[in-house]
Amino acid sequence: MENGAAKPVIVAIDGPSGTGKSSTSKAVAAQLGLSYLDTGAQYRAITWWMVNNGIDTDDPSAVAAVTGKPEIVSGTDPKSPTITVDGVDVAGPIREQDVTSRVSAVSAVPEVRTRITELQRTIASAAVTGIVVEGRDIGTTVLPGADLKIFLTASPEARAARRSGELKGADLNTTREALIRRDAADSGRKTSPLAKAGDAVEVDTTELTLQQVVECVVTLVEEKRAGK
Ligand SMILES: Nc1ncnc2c1ncn2[C@@H]1O[C@H](COP(=O)(O)OP(=O)(O)O)[C@@H](O)[C@H]1O
Ligand SMILES: Nc1ccn([C@@H]2O[C@H](COP(=O)(O)OP(=O)(O)O)[C@@H](O)[C@H]2O)c(=O)n1
Repeated sequence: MENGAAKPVIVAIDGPSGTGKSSTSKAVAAQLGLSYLDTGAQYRAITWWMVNNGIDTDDPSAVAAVTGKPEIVSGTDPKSPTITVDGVDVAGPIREQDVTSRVSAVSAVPEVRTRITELQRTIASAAVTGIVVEGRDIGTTVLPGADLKIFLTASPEARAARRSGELKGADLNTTREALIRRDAADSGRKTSPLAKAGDAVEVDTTELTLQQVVECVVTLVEEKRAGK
C-alpha cells in the first residue's frame, strides 16, 4: 500500500455462547490497535426493537416486514464499544432475558440476516487498521475472505458456569439448558447457521484462562501478518 501503511487485517471469531468470543475479541483488538465488532449485539438490538414495538417475534413474516425500520449503529472502539437503535443506547437492555430468549428466532429470519450482514460488511471495510469481528457466521458467510478465522469452543458446563457468574443468582442448570437450546436453534437454522469454517483454527477454551486464549489469538494474528 501507499506510504508503507500495512494492509488492514480482518479477524473472524465465531463460536457458541459463553466460549469467550466477546472478551477475547475486545482484548485482541485493543492489544493490536484494531477495531472491534460484536455482531451478536446487532442481532440483539434488532430483537430489542421488535419487542419494544410489539412485533410478534415468532412470526417470521411480521419480523421480515419491518426489518428495515430500526437504525442500528455500532461503535467499534474495543475499549468502549457502543450500540444504539434510533439514537437510543441499548447496551444494557439488549442483555435482558426477554431479548435473549427471542434473539435466535429473529436472527433466523433471512431478511434480518441480509440487512445485518450488509451492515457488518460496511463496518469491516471501513476499518483502517483492521477489525476483529465476532459472531456465529463471520468466517463462513459475512467475511469468508478474512485473514484469520478462529472457532472457539468450550464444554457446556464451563460455558454455563461462566454465564451464571455474570447473571447474578441464575441457576446453573437453567442457564445450561437455555444455552444448549439457543446453540441448537443457531446451529439448526437454514440461513447462515452457527458453523466452523473449513479454514478456521479451532481453540477449545474449557481449560484455558482468558489471558491464554488472548495470547493464542494474538500470536496467530502476528504470524499471519508476518506471512507465516
Ligand atoms: N477462558 C476463559 N476462562 C474463564 N472465563 C472466561 C474465559 N473466556 C471468557 N470468560 C468469561 O466468560 C463469560 C462469557 O464470555 P464472553 O466473552 O461474553 O463469551 P461469548 O461472547 O462467547 O458469549 C465472561 O464473563 C468472561 O469473562
Ligand atoms: N453472527 C451472529 C451473531 C449472533 N447471532 C445471533 O445472536 C444471538 C446473540 O448473540 P451473542 O453473541 O450476543 O450471544 P452470547 O454468546 O453473547 O450470549 C445468537 O444466539 C444468535 O442467535 C447470529 O445469528 N449471528
